[in-house]
Amino acid sequence: MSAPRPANRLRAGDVMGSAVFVLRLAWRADRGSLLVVLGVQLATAVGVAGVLLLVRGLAGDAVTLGRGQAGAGGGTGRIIPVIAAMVALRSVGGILRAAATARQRVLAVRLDRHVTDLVLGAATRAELPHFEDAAFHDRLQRAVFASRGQPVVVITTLVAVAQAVLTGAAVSVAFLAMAWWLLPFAAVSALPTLRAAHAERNASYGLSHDLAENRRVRQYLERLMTGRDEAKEVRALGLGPLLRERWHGRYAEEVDGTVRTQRRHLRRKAVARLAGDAVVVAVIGAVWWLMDARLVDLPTALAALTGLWLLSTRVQMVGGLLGNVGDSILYLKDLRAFAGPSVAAAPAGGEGPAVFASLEARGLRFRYPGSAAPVLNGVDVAFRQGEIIALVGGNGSGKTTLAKILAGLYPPESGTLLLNGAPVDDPARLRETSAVVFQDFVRYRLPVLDNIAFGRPGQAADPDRAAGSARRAGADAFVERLPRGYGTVLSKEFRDGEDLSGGQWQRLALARAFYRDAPFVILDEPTAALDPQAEEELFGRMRELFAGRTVLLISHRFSSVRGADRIYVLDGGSVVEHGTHEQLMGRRGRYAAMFLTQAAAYLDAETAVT
Ligand SMILES: Nc1ncnc2c1ncn2[C@@H]1O[C@H](COP(=O)(O)OP(=O)(O)OP(=O)(O)O)[C@@H](O)[C@H]1O
Repeated sequence: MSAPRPANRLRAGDVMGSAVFVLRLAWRADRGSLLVVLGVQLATAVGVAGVLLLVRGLAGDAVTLGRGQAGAGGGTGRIIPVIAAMVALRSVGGILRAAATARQRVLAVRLDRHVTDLVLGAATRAELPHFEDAAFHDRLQRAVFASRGQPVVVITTLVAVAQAVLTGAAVSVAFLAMAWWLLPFAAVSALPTLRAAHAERNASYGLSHDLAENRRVRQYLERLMTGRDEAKEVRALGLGPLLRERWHGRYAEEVDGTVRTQRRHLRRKAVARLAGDAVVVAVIGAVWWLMDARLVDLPTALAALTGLWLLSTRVQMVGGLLGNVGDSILYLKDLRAFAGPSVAAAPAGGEGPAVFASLEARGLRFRYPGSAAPVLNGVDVAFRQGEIIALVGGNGSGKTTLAKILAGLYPPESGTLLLNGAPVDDPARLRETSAVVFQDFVRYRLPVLDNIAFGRPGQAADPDRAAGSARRAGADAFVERLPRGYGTVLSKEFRDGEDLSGGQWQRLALARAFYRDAPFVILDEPTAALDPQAEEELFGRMRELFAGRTVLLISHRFSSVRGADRIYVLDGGSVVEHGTHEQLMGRRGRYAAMFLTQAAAYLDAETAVT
């Protein structure tokens, strides 16, 4: 039984597959330019073969002239039109190549846009569980890198290879007419170069594959050192030098690997070059001998050697080009995998409030991809329209995880989710039904209006509706004080940008949830950054603010959850108690213990003040 091929080696089909893939991309991006560019390569190849035949004719005439056999209509009489034809071919070839270069640049820009769009499309469609997988991040990073110029590198290489191959083929055809017996020698002289190119491609591929995670770590370290959000803590801790040192360590691995591989490439290329050239020298010797033996005439020998020269330079060129595309092929492989069917589509959702009468989870079990232990072990919860339900529990008990499953972001490992009494077969239905304010919500460095209207991405932003949502979230006052109101960009990194306080950002996240206007609202620590007054106001008005909607409130502040219709207490991934505040206090269990601990801390503080 043969050993499986290591993951960091290219398969024979990868090169062809990537070539076909890039050609398909280029065809979709700009077929007109592609046809012009390839057409010019074909014309150039035919032109080179034509020149070769003309060289042979010219050499024949020169020999005839040299022997003083020129008649009135031969000799110089034929040389001039032949030279004129060669000059004309050269001029036309030059103009065509200039046209091809211009179209190739346009093709490069269009191809870039097309491929980047492909990657962004696949990345935004990827389901959340993909983001838990280190291999996915490697592929994503390489696909992002691939989208930045790699297809252009490959298409440029392909065009150059096409030109070299077509020229080689055209010269070979011309050869057939003149000195067919040289073709096998030309082919043999190509072998060492092509073998060296194959080895180089594999080595570059292997290196890029092995360094993928290293590069991601390095990029993360770069973000820590250059990011605005990280800047304050990195400075407060004086972390800069340590981070740079680690970055240097990571880079050293890449530099060492590159030096090692390039040394090996150089050795292989030198040997291949010497071997190929030795064959060419042997052929020249053989042709000389054949000429000496009068088996071949001088014009044919000259044209044949010119052709052999042309062929061998083309072969060297193809070898060099193919050797250099190892990395690009790796990236394109990932691009293909990334844009392929392995990334399931995640509909945007949020197109409008769906009907919501109830949501129930029965026997829910869940473990994060790649984790050994389950986070949720048979959770049963139920929500009915208009209820405010609280979820409490210690750190790591599984509250946020449960919220993410109820919001349709992760499929449960087992158990049943029932929406309006019917099993949920597509998590997208849950996403359409819910609005979530995460603990670590996103601060979009975009205008205020976008920060709110992103709640409903399927529709044009509605300023009145955004203002209404801001009012309900208590964000209207500070937004109106901003220099450009709802048009203010929320980042100092952009011109005329402003920044907000943590609590103000949190109110915008709440405004986004109001704007979404979904029937099931999940609030994960929605007041962590709010001042006590704002918190009190939000909880005091919760029923009014979310009238008719179902709210799942996750909070560590027991004063805010006591008014909920039902409270679930999560411990170690299981619901250990549930009921109203009064029922749970009466039970004197886990909830009562946590409530009393927190209340005692407040009472102690009160006593200390009085
Ligand atoms: N993306 C993840 N991959 C693997 N494990 C995770 C992931 N996110 C959370 N966990 C683990 O799942 C468990 C539950 O996490 P979860 O965030 O649901 O807890 P929580 O109850 O919301 O905690 P907290 O009160 O601290 O916010 C924790 O042990 C955590 O380590």
